[in-house]
Amino acid sequence: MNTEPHTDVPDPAERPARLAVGVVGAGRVGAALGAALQLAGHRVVAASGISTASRRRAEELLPGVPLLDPRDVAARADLLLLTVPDDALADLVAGLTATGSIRAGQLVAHTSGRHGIAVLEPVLAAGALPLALHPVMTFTGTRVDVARLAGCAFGVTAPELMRPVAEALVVEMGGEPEWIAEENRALYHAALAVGANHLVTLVAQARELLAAAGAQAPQRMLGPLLGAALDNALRAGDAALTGPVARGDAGTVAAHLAVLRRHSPQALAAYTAMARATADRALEAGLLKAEAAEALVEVLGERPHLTPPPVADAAPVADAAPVADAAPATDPAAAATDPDATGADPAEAPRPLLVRTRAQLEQAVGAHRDAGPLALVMTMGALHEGHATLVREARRAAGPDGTVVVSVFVNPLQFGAGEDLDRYPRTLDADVELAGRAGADVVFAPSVEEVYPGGEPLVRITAGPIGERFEGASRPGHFDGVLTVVAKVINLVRPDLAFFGEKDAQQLAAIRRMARDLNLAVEIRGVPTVREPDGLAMSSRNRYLSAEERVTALALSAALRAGRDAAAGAAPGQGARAAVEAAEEVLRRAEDAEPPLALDYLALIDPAGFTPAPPDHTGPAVLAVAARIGTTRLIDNLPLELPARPGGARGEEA
Ligand SMILES: Nc1ncnc2c1ncn2[C@@H]1O[C@H](COP(=O)(O)OP(=O)(O)OP(=O)(O)O)[C@@H](O)[C@H]1O
Ligand SMILES: CC(C)(CO)[C@@H](O)C(=O)[O-]
Ligand code: BAL
Repeated sequence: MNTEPHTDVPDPAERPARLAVGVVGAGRVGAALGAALQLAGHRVVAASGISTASRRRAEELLPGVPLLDPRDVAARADLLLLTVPDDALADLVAGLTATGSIRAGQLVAHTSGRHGIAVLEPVLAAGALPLALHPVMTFTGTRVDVARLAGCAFGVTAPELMRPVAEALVVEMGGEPEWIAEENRALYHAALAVGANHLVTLVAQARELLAAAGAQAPQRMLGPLLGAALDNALRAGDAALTGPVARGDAGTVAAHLAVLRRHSPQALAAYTAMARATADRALEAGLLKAEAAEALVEVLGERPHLTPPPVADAAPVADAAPVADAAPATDPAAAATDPDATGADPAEAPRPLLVRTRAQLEQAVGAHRDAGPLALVMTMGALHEGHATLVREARRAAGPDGTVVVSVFVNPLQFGAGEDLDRYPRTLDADVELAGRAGADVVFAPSVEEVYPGGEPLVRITAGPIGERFEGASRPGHFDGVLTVVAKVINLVRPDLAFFGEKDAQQLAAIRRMARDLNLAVEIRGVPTVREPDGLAMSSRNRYLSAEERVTALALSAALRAGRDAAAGAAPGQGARAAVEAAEEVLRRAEDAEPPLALDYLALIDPAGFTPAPPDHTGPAVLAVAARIGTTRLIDNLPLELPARPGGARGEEA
């Protein structure tokens, strides 16, 4: 490097108009520019600076220059350099002009990047001549800085008449003037921050991640690579881009996100933002095909996850939290956002990783298998607060080191002919958002072809007698389809824990039996039914209901509540019969309502084998109902404890 700058500068004595220079703020920039002006033949007559570091710098770069109060520096200077931090500049200018330290004809230059000359308005009013001279360089506070000014660009803003003077001063310091219009100053400065300051952070993150990966000499690895990348980028622009984003390698990007999520949430945010920007540019530059870009967008998500959750009209309630029949509306936003209540912090929740294939799933989950528990929540999408509760339970159980996978798959195998497979709501974007807020790390949303390559499976799991009663009688083959897909997804994710809702009580019973009978290495956990405050069990199918149908649908939960209350007040051993009769009474009325309810079944069930409970049944029971309102089929149930003596019902709410 050339450490002897300005050797072509003529002897100062031969040049006219040498200036007395004062430097206010002998920081790194002030000391370097003062020294450069001195080399150009000007005289630095005074400087100000009170910290030990600025005194040391002044001694090294401006030897013999007296350190004075800023007003005295101004008084001695023809050219006053203001080299203080951006935010201190306006106050300094106001102070100097208010004390009469600025005089007509004096040159007053600042070195801020962000500001043009508007900030020097009081100086202009005092008759002085404002200049903005910003060296596009990073300074160390040593002699090296002076050498670096040779060939360094300066962002220059000045009144048009002063432009030749400003540019001449820059040239004398060895720099190259670049004219920046007053209104573009902030943009100019933002551009430099993006390029230089963010680069420092990116390099620091790269070093830390390499060290975490076990590299012994991260700097040595990065030096040649980053040097070549910088060189290529400056010469070729976007065409210099290489790496997985440019190749559209979504699987690799997904794997990167997964490890960063674990190792460095800070680097994850930066990586995601930069990868999105990189994908956009690669697409625009024609380096990336549209389909590949789409796969990347799915993996990266379109935007960060910072919006608050949608607020339901009224607060949901869970069966496990008994409430009065007309549930008081608690604050739904608080219920949905309280981190203690949810086990996840929605405001900070990063968008979960969306994976579409088995290979992507394995890449996303594989690395974390040993880090902590792996918890699975299976859904058919169109997620609501009931699903969110399952995900929160999964997050709580998995803990901060564990991983929560939510599957979203509308499984054709469990729909009968004439059922609602085609119109089942599909809302993947919103599902990914909701799953993320509830604490999911990964959302697995495979296509039908991905789950059933080559068509429906020849070999399936059969639910046995459990699959033939109640729901199974109304929907033949339904539980075989459910168990087959549940087994498949459990085999793909290989979770330690899997969460299912008690709302689908027969499904939960069948899955528990499958896990037990087939020795699946997974713990099945049930989660109580989450309800609207008026008692309606939350269900994706509720969105099919018109306002009138929804009123009729309330009969399901009302009937269950009536059954529970009747059981609680019945004579010993009479609870089962009383529960069924009371529930039937409510349902009969709903059959006469407009629109009417069409009852499919009402049953009291012995949960041990999910068999019909006899009329004198005591102990645990499930009161279950299924009915059609219009074209919508809904199910609901309430767990009961039928005591041998009155007054001991479990008190769950419907
Ligand atoms: N209100 C709820 N409370 C608790 N868990 C629920 C609730 N609704 C659904 N779940 C559970 O969420 C999981 C996924 O269910 P699914 O995606 O079928 O939702 P759903 O709302 O039950 O839809 P559908 O209307 O099709 O029955 C299941 O384990 C289910 O029992
Ligand atoms: C368990 C399940 C996701 C299997 O498709 C489904 O039956 C459901 O959503 O309850
Ligand atoms: N919620 C159970 C899945 C189904 O109804 O198909």
